[in-house]
Amino acid sequence: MPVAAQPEFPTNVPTHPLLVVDYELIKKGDEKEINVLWEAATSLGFWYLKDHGCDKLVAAMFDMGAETMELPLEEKMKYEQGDDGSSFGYKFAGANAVDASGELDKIEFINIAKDDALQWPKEARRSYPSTVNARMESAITPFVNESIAINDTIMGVFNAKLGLPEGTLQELHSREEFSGSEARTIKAPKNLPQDRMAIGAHTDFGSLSFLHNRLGGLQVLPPGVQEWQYIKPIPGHAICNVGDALALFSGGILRSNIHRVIPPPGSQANFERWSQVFFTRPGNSAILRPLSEESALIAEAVSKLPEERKATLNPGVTSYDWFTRRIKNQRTKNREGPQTWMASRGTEQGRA
Ligand SMILES: O=C(O)CCC(=O)C(=O)O
Ligand SMILES: [Fe+2]
Repeated sequence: MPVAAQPEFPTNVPTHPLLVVDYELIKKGDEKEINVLWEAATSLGFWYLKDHGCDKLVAAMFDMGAETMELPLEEKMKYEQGDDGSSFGYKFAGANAVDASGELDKIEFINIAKDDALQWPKEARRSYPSTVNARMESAITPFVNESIAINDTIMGVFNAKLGLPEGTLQELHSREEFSGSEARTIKAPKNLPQDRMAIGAHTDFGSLSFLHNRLGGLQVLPPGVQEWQYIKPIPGHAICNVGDALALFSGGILRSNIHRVIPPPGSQANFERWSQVFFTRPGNSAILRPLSEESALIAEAVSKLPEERKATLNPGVTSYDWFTRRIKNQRTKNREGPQTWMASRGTEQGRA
């Protein structure tokens, strides 16, 4: 994507600092760095990841995204997600609600299934626009492979810290089993009204999100805080966060924090906002429940939870059913009232 010079992130907006984790050190098993990652994942559930080595691939993904979004709407709509709760494919701006009142979202995105990227040129889950197919081999499959490797390494750290038998989390997120794991390229138009949400407040549906953005707009509501705070994009630093599935598996030890996207702050608002994400989600058949039988640490954490929280963290449904429910009930087409929005919620606990 030809990146025009973009204004700096302003200094006069409420910003939440994140811990910085060096991926090279994590890969080497550096204990100090592992402890920084653990601290971040169990407190806010968000951290910066540097030295991840994916910058070129991310740039190629943005090129793919720009080419895709330039296609006529009619062409993109041939590959739309649909209203049945499947995530893969194109989503038009306004397909989802951003809150209980049914206000429409402002972004379009293209989601590419991990299963399609890994099995290309075979069509594993669905078909995509020509601009996606053209970049599958050069950009998408390599980006998906690198993202899987990074999230798998992080998952290994969590597995050990949670006292789980070796490979437990990795097995729940295997490369081979079909899952909701996907690459997503997001475009938010420039000059959106400042009081509008681009993406409503949510917790991520899956286990780990590996996010790359350039402009501000992403905000978190940290525990115990009432004011939304920006996460400042830092060049070369990915923003990583824990999603609901890992919060559930870990009995709440790992935190899935709510976040949202609003128009970029200050003069950044005059620019299109692009983000690139890889979402690692459990295999479709994985049952979402705390792994108490596999880890004394998780069992102990669960035993200390209030009953209501215990129930939230143990939906006992498959990963497939969890995603389908959340995606389906976000869609404005399926909306019957505020209850539809409530039915799309995860572990937000009434904060959104
Ligand atoms: O665009 C961003 O910065 C965040 C996107 C996000 O939260 C999501 O797609 O789940
Ligand atoms: Fe998110």
